[in-house]
Order: sequence, then C-alpha cells, then structure tokens
Amino acid sequence: MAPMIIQPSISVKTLSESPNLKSIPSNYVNSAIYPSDSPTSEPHDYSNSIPTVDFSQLISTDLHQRSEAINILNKACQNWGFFMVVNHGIPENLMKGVIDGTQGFFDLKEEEKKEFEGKHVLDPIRCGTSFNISKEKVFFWRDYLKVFVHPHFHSPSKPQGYSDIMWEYCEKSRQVAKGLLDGISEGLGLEECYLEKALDMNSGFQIFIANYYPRCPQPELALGIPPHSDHGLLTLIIQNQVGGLQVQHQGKWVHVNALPNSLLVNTGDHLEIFTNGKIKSNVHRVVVNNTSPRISVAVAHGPSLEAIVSPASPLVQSESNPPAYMPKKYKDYMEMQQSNQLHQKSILEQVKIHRK
Ligand SMILES: O=C(O)CCC(=O)C(=O)O
Ligand SMILES: [Fe+2]
Repeated sequence: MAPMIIQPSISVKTLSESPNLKSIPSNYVNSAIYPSDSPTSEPHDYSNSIPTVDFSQLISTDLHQRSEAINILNKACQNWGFFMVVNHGIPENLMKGVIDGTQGFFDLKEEEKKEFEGKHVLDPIRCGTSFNISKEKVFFWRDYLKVFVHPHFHSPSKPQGYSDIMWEYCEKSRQVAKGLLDGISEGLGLEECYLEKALDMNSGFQIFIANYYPRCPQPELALGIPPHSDHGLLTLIIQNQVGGLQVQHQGKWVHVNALPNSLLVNTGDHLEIFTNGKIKSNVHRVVVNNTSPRISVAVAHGPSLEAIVSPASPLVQSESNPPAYMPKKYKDYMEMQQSNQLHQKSILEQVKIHRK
C-alpha cells in the first residue's frame, strides 16, 4: 500500500508520535525531489577541523591575544563561514533553560500552539511546521517557533517562565554577536565599530528560532532543513546534545560535533553582501535520526530592518573589485526569503550582480 499523504496542518511532532508509524508519508520524502541534497550522501569527516574561536581572547585587553583571536575568527569566516565559540560567558544553566523551555513549548497541545501560529512572515510570533507549507511540494521533518526579539521584544505567553529566559538569553547572545562583529570588522581592516554603525546595529533585527526535529522512522529519506544560507549577518545556535547540523565546506557536507556548551555560528547572506563577497554565507542543512528528537535554538542577528544594505564602500574599488551585490532593504530581503521555498542561496542570487 502506498504511504498516506498528510497535509501538515498538525505538527510533525504529533505525526511522529502516532502509534505504529513505520514509514514516512510520501510528501516528506525529500530524496525523490532533491536526490543530491539527501542525507545518504556520506558526510565528510572533517568534523575535527571545524574552527574554534575563544571569545574570552577576542575581548581580552591583552592586544596580542585579541589580534590572534581576530585572526582565527576571520580565517574561520573566510574559509568556512562556520565556527564554534567557547568561553563566551553565557551560563550553562541559561542555555539549558532555553532548551528546556523550548521542549515545553513544543510539548503544548496543538490547540495551544495554534494561538501562536501567525499569518504573515512579518508577524512577530509564528509557529508552524516544515519551512513554508504554502510553497512546498515536499515537507521537512521539523516544527518551528520564530519570534522577533529585537529591537522590540516579543514572546509567546506559554510555557510559564519561557519569556524571561528567552529575554535573558537573547540579551547575552546579542553581546556575543557584537563582540564577533567588532572582531570581523577589525579583521577586514575597518574600524572596530564600522559594521555596527553602518548597519545601525543598535536597532538590529534579532530573531529567535526554535526548531524541533522529532524521531523519524526513515531518516535517510527525510530532511530536517534543506541546504540553505541564513539571511542575516551571524546566527548563533545551541542544541540539546543531539547532532544533525551539517555544514558545507569545499563542496562536501561536514557533520558538526559540537563541543559541550559551545555556540555554533553561521555567517549569513548580509555578511556576504556587506563584505562584497570576501566572507561568504554558509550553506547548511539538518538531517534527522531514528533515536532521539533534536532541539535547536538559532538566534539570528541582522542589520536594522530599515537598513538598505550594499557592499561597504572601503571594501570595494571601482576598477579591481566593483560592488557585486545590488542595494536592498533588509526587511524586503528577509520577507522575500521567508515567503519562498528554502533552497541553497536562491535569494542571494537575485541581488548578485553578474558581470561578464
Ligand atoms: O537546527 C539547526 O541546527 C540549524 C537550524 C537552521 O539552520 C535555521 O533555523 O536556520
Ligand atoms: Fe539556517
């Protein structure tokens, strides 16, 4: 008998909890549509070479230590677009609290979660399943909650205590993102605060994305999130000890084995635009498994939604290195990414200037 088709009006968490689910519905089979994206292509074992940035060195008053950390950070951005951050100062129990609160959110009843469903991609609180079910033919094995947390803080009213913990975590996460962006600015030969000022980071857009990837009976056929890049500047990710994130490096998939209590950091499309391609946004995906549900929280940091972003003028030269991206309002870019299908760097391609 052909597997049933399920319209995802319910969460994939609820679907995965249905008794005797031995196979996935056919409209979750990603391998049919994107065979090259499918998790069966073996990840490359580069995991031990993922760069690590020591945040305490980056903010050290010892100039030698700081310049060494800036060097590691900038190489990581240019060669990988991905790195782990240790000694970041975010308390372990706060990170655990965020993950526990997120579990509590996804454990709410379907009717309770419906309250936070949202209608439009610019609604400040939105939960759902897959990425964009109105555009997708095949769905992803993932439920999400997306909340705008800066410059105006929003949060779902349930579960109890989640809002406070989200607020505290997002504040701390912004401090780490600022330290990293200052270091990136300096590494590019700009003033430390150049990027912060140019992109009006005091009103910077910060979004809290909680992801739930349930156990999957046929993990080799499904995907948690397809290969994509994030829209902002930097995304900071934590997870519940369960792996699944893979990053693309030199054309190969690398499985991320996170160091305990580290933050996982991705470069986003706006860092690529701002640096005129010197730093590329990282392409990553999430694979699922048959044994343990995975929870991740990705907090993305971007320019002000009103900022019109183009390559930074000190990083372009009209003759040798002309601007390679068209100016675009960040809000319009974000809206475009969220309203389409998520696939590779398809939105960035639309602002790229192709010269002959
Ligand atoms: O779950 C993860 O580790 C990554 C999630 C992700 O890529 C995203 O939310 O954009
Ligand atoms: Fe992502």
